[in-house]
Amino acid sequence: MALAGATGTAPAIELRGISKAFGPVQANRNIDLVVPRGTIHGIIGENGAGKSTLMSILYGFYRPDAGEILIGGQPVTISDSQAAIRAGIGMVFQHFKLVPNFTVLENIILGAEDRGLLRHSLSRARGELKRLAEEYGLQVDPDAAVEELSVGHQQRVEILKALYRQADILILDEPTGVLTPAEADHLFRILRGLKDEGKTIILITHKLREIMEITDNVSVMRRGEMVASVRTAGTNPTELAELMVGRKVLLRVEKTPAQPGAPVLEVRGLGMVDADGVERLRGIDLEVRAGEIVGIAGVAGNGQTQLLEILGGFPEPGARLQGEIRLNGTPLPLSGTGADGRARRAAGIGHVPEDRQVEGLIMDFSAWENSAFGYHDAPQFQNGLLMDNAAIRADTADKMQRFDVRPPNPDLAAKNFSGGNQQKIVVAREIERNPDLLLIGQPTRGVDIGAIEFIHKRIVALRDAGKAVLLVSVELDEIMALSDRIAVMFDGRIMGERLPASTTAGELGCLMAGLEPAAAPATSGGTE
Ligand SMILES: Nc1ncnc2c1ncn2[C@@H]1O[C@H](COP(=O)(O)OP(=O)(O)OP(=O)(O)O)[C@@H](O)[C@H]1O
Repeated sequence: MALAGATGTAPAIELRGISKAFGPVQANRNIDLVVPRGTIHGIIGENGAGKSTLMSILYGFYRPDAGEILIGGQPVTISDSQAAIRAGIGMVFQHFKLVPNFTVLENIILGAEDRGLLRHSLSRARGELKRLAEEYGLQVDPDAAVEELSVGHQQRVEILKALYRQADILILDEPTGVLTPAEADHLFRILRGLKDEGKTIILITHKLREIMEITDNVSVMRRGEMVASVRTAGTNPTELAELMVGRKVLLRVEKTPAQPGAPVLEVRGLGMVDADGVERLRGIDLEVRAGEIVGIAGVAGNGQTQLLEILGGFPEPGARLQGEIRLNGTPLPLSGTGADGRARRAAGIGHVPEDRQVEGLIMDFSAWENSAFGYHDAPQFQNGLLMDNAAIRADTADKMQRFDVRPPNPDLAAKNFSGGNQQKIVVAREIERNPDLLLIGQPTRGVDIGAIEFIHKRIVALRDAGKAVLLVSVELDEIMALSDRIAVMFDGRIMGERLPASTTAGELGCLMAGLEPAAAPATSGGTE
């Protein structure tokens, strides 16, 4: 089947026979890819399939072991990112590469000025930035410090930075993972606008909904190979999921009704003021019972992060706390030190933090070392007074097998696993301890469909074993699918609680925006 896009013109990008190995891992194997000009091209694949490696080759981060790159029909050698920029390629990374305390304008011209890419004086650069921002709906304040911007606005700065360098091809690596639904909608409008201007866009995502909504063509990678490239209009999510994983995948969570028992977690009047004097949590009352999954819905930044951190025993330094937390009826201290975190793990709280790279893993340490964090003093890991490294390694290898972490090598440093596989290492560590209460933040961020299915099943199995689960996710679909009860947070408060069967995404969306449903427009299908 021919791909969607202009015929008769050279493709914007053509890759021929690209291969790349990291030691024994063949990350890309003989990859061919054609991206027609003026199209949005999705790239999907399981964690570790080789998507980021392929894009890093295109952006000059890695040199391929073999293969050819053609841009606009011309063979090019992309030896570094400057060469990529000269070839008209811009990249927006999962983890932004901006200088936080520089302004937007400074970030945009940074690095362009000394390579002949600064096309204007500073004042004209400002004018150019304004023009680009207006043309593509990328409004940001040029004089704002980047660290003060929301994540969505920081992403706009990254896109503007690429456009300022006259990128014709824009690669976005999981751009919506960090965005609210409204920000994601806005991003898609921007991408459509860029396409209408003739730009070519490559979008790496795990979300098939996004693929179906915005792409013209989609290519599927599996275990380092390109297994299919199809027109989006000629496929569907089920077929794509099967192509990715090589087997049938359930695109929904199967679970029986909850049988809640005694309260495991009781939170009363929890308040928190951060070191800058900003009130982050206001009088939170919350209960999670044995055999129940309570989901916290909310737009990122409304206190969910602080709530999880406090419950896990790791509040921000300098935070002032008040209120009461009980685990199985026993009050927990609110002092907030690392020691509290360890004590809470010992008392039966498992914690998958929202940001795995900052809080969940030490990136330079091996998988087996990471796998023991917080639990190294468990009896099965002790050999007399020493840690039994061989036992930890063997335990890690076993978990890696069962959670399908790829590659299943306990000695590999955490930083050398793909994002989704890093997440599986953290989730395996916490779930496998069989905690009474599992705190789990953004469990499937950056995780592929097969692994989402697996992680969701494990969360439900923990619940069915009579454990309590507190789930925080910005993915409303995930909250709706997994939760037995949903609490919505806005501005540090719980706006209300709902049962998934008797609410709608519309009603939850209103609560997430701080609107009382009574004041909100009626939602179709609402039964209350
Ligand atoms: N610098 C590196 N050193 C060693 N191995 C690496 C390195 N970078 C990537 N790999 C390995 O190459 C394979 C492909 O990784 P890549 O990051 O390209 O996958 P991905 O498809 O982008 O995954 P994800 O969806 O999880 O981001 C993985 O097995 C990964 O562990």
